Amino acid sequence: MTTCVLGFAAHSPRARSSSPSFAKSLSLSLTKSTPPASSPSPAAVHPPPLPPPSTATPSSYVALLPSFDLAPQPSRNSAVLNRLGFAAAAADFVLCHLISIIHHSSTLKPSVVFYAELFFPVPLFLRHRFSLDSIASCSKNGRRSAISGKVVQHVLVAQCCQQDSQLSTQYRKDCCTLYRHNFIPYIRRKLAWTDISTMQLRTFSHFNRGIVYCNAAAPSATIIQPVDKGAFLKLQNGSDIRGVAVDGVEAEPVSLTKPVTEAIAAAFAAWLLDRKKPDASRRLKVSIGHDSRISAQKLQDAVSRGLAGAGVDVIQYGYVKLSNEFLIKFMPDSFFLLQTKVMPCDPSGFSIVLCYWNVHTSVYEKCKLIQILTCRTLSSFIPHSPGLRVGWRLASTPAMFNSTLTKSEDFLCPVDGSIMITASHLPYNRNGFKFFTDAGGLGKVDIKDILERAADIHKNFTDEGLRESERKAAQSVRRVDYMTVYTSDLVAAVRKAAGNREKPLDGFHIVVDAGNGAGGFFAGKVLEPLGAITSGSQFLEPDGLFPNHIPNPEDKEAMKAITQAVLDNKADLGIIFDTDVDRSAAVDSSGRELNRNRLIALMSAIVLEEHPGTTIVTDSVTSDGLTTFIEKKLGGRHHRFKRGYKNVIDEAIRLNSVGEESHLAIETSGHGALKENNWLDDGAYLMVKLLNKLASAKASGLAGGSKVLTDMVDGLEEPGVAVELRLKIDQNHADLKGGSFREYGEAVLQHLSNITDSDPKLVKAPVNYEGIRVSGYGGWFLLRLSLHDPVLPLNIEAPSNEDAVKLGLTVLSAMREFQALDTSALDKFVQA
Ligand SMILES: O=P(O)(O)OC[C@H]1O[C@H](O)[C@H](O)[C@@H](O)[C@@H]1O
Repeated sequence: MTTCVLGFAAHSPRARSSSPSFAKSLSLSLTKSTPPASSPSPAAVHPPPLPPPSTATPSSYVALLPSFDLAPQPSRNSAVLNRLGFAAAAADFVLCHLISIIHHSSTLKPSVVFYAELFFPVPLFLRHRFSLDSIASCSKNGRRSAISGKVVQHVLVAQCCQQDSQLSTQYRKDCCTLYRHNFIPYIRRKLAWTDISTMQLRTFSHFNRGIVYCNAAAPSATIIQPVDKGAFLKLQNGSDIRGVAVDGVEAEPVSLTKPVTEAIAAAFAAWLLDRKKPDASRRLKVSIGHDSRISAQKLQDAVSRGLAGAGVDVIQYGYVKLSNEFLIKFMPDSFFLLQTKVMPCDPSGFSIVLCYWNVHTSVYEKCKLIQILTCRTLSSFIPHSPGLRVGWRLASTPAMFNSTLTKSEDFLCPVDGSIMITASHLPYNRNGFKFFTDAGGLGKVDIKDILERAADIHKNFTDEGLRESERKAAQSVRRVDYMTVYTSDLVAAVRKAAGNREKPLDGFHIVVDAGNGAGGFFAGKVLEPLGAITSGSQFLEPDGLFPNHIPNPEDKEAMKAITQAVLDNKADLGIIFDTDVDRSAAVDSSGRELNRNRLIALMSAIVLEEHPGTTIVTDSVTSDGLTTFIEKKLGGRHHRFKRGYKNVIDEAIRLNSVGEESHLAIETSGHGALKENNWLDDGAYLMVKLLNKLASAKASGLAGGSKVLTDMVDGLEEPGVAVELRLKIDQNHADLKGGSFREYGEAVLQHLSNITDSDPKLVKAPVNYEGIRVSGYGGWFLLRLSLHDPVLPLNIEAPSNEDAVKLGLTVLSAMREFQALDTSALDKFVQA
């Protein structure tokens, strides 16, 4: 019988001397040895001396394993819990690696015994001995106090993969599809659990390089906690679903757990089956894509199970692809087996494990793991080797909608429904879903229906049912590189607009900032094929911790970053996307930001050239100057509607249906949709329209650069001051008197309305669809209820600060008696 002894211990002098602080380094050694005669009792056994790490690793194991400093979560008050949690988390870490080796071995049998010893420079010693079989039964009996649920999970994975490899020499990728998240993602030297385990990461921003904080959370991954309907309904965010998917942020417990996600996906399948009513001969197909969030893979797996369990075919667009050069470089001896042995894991973009074995020698001895941290780490790992590419197949929100319209059997399109896993620009711990059919994005009513169904489905989940869904997903999930279709459509659109020239952007230097979201494709897959130079583009690599700036074209820091990139590179144009590429903005060659009202003005100018007199539908916070620009300069009609991309798109569609022609629905947030593009809410397509303009200007001999775009917004009046202040309503405040924050917010708005009515210097907007919009002092303000949050956003625009303060004081005077409203931001503004 083969036995592996895993040992790890503090080996840095600092760690030894500061044992009470618990700081220590972790290293892994693998040795083959004979198991002890009997299972030792943790309390009674003293740790035997470990061989030094260098001699402990036999040459037969080629493993590039990282070394991390680990420390327990300092804020936990229970020291014992802390230590146990720490040890169990470390056990996870070690066993995860061991098992990833073992499950690619065809020589080990399920009866193999793993023997793990965990030593710490404190009076704590854990020693575990387990076999694949015993762990499985241990799990069934619920006796898991000493080993974490995650370890059990890993072992079951190993068992499953071994059984599979015994059945066939061909490695069946699907078998592991469901378990890819079991590999720990490394984020530079940060170790992140994307799952609920014994390990919990604390706020990432508190990370010191190489330090992981962990504690002892209950292993809840396999337990279905009851979730009431109210909790499901709280996940609704307008026409999206949003929740917390990663643990570790104070007061933000995980709401998008795996079972909740699975239930939501099953509910979408049920909703779709009701709508489409396929006959017995046809199964519905649903595509799933995701952006760079660290929880993407966990949710994609759960969504796949939910859909497959409900009898729907699942097509995943998110995965990792390695170039052939890469494979050849790292697996020279066994290239024959490479294509089937490569196992991309964690396509959220942080780690890849490549495994191979040499067919000419003993399989186990040639097993090799390569941990690749990020694209950036990869490039420093193998410098100057452009062929050694790791491609993350991420999806964008518009591409997901597009997959319901594309007609291509090769790409299994059109699909009947589509799900994008994203939480746009929100912090790293959030995630969510957007749903599409060929009729567009689902609306609020549908989302509510889906969440209600999900609550019922979740209530009736059984272990047996969940296992069945897992089995079905393993059998039915297929993968397609759909972004290829989507990006070639964008390229074709620009070529067509430029008279079918192959490289209409030849000579243009355009930099892209994807904010480490999913938009990195735009540089290499859209701009470069069109002939543009994209050097100086930044943050194209997926990184769900968004370490550089928030991927949001409305964010000041983000706009500063792309502006700087344009200026540093003397580029003609800068383009910036949000995480899931449904929003965008640009920067001209002089560093002038083309976002918010300016982007709307620019898009209106382009669309009105093509469709004179058409109506431009915008959100409610657009400026008065924009109306003048659209109506007086461009000869169009400005229909200022409500905030919310879905609201503006639906309104434009409605206008067309009642005979008023509209070709553009656009928000200051950077969301925008054109009639010619099936009303697809698509940040990338907005940028395509700008590219068309550049290309055609060049073709007609006009001077290069982005001047043609800058000139188009010439004449747009801009206010001296433009601010948005977001005033929170404390939902638990007694002043709400049991009512909802919405009712409270409405009362504030009503009071403000009364006050402005009695002020002769102020004029209420005669046509207004949301909140209270008032003109005065040469400017205007709009106070409204947020679409989603207990917040009253206040927008003020005025020629000077003094005028803006006068408007602010008016609003403040109406708020005095509303004690649940936090007016501090406004107080500060009027005092400044
Ligand atoms: O109402 P607010 O809180 O300002 O949020 C409004 C925004 O919500 C979401 O982010 C939508 O995707 C946007 O289309 C909308 O503009």
